[in-house]
Amino acid sequence: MFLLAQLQLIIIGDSGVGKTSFMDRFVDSSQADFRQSFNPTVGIDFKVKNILVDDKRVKLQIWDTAGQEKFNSITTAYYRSARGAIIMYDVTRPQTFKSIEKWYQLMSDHGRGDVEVALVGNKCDLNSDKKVDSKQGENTATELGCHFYESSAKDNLNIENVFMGLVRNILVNMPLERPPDAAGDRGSTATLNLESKPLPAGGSCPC
Ligand SMILES: Nc1nc2c(ncn2[C@@H]2O[C@H](COP(=O)(O)OP(=O)(O)OP(=O)(O)O)[C@@H](O)[C@H]2O)c(=O)[nH]1
Repeated sequence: MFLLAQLQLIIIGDSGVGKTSFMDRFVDSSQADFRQSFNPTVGIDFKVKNILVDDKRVKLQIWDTAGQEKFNSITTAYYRSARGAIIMYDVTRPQTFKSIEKWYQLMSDHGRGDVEVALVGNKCDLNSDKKVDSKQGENTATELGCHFYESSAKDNLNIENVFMGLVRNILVNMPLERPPDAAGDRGSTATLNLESKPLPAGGSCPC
C-alpha cells in the first residue's frame, strides 16, 4: 500500500546556533559551498522536502525560525502546527545550551501536546572549542524525554539521522492518507502500523 503523509517540523533555538544552515544542508545535501557568513533569519522561513521513510512517501515542510527574541511573537504562532520540533544549541556556546529550557517551555506553552522533540547540539566540527559536553546534552534530553544528537551542518554530520529519526517517531502514531491516485476509494484513510525502529546508534558526533 502506498501511503502519503504531510508533516510540519519546526527548528528552534538561540540565534546563530545554525538552524538555517542545518535546514539548508538537509534540503540540499549536495550543497558544495557551506555559507560561512551569518544572515540572521527575520521572522520565519520554510522549505519543503519529499522523503522516503521505510518506503512511505512523506512531504516535509520545515519551518526555520528566527532565534532572536524580538521575533518570538511571530514564531510561536507556528508552533501549533508542528508535529515535530528540533531544539538546537551550539556546542561551543554554553549560553545557547542554557536556553534550551526556555525554548522547551515555549514549545510546551504554544505547541501540540504530542509534539515529538529532538535535542540537537550543532557545530560539533569545532571540537577544540567545544564547551558543552555530550553527556550534558544526553542528560538534558533524558530529562525532557526526547532523543539527543550532535551534528555539524558544516560537515553534514548526523543531519539526516535527526530528520529521519524524528519522522519515524511521528509516523508510528499517525494515521496516513492514501494519495488520491493510489486509492480506489478517494479520501479514505489507513492507519500505518510502523514498527519503531531503533535510532541510529550513537547520536553523538564522532568528531
Ligand atoms: N563551524 C560551524 N559553523 C556553523 C555550523 N552551522 C552553522 N554555522 C555558522 O553559524 C552561523 C549562524 O548560522 P545560521 O544557520 O544562520 O544560524 P541560525 O540559528 O539560523 O540563526 P538565526 O537565524 O539568527 O536564528 C553562520 O556563520 C554559519 O556559517 C556548523 O555546523 N559548524
